[in-house]
Amino acid sequence: MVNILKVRGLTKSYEDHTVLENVEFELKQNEIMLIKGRSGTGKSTLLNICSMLENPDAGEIIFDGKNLDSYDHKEKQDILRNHLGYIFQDYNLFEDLTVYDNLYIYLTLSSDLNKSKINELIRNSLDEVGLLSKIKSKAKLLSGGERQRVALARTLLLPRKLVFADEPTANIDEENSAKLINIFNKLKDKNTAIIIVSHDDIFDSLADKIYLLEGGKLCQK
Ligand SMILES: Nc1ncnc2c1ncn2[C@@H]1O[C@H](COP(=O)(O)OP(=O)(O)OP(=O)(O)O)[C@@H](O)[C@H]1O
Repeated sequence: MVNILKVRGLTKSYEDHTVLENVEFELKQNEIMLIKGRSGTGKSTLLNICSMLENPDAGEIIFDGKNLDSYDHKEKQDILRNHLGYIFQDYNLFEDLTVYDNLYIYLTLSSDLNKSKINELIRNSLDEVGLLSKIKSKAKLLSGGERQRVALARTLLLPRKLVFADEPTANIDEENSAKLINIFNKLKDKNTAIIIVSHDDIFDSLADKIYLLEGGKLCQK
């Protein structure tokens, strides 16, 4: 398997506080990486930098064999829209829209698919997360676990090379956490690499590698 992500010498400070210091790691297609660490050690910062939402002060990020610095703006947009997926603590749903419309908007923004293909993708991804019965429900009427599964369905709509999950079990119960593991395994089967930031030991057996972020340094456990 080839590397989907390679990070070299990543450094980030906020004012005089160094959050990341010479962080390095590699991630192969279909590998699952778990990042642990105490609160405030910079896990979200690392995730945001690797997912192109934030810039590092120094260091290299090589995505799919090419340095991110050598991608132009349009190519970066393409990676963000078509190759990366995000599962964040708040699920960024449009509360007054139905589950279907939440996914529909996302698909029309990120692809040029026709209506019947869109319908097929939405139904398939909702089926995969066990939420087809809620397709017409408004997002604001869903439980925490259901909301998270809509966010997951959004990630599953189109094939992704790399998915980022920041504390994905923070707001859900054990049963939904188990469902989440199942979905991560399905993503892995489809050759999607996943980086999970979590305090939850539930991901230990799922992860191919576990790292600890402490004092700005990332060390493999
Ligand atoms: N935009 C910012 N400006 C200034 N300081 C920031 C900014 N973002 C994060 N920080 C600081 O950087 C440090 C790392 O924050 P980060 O959110 O990455 O930690 P974390 O390990 O994800 O924490 P938690 O587990 O509590 O979510 C914290 O001290 C935080 O206050």
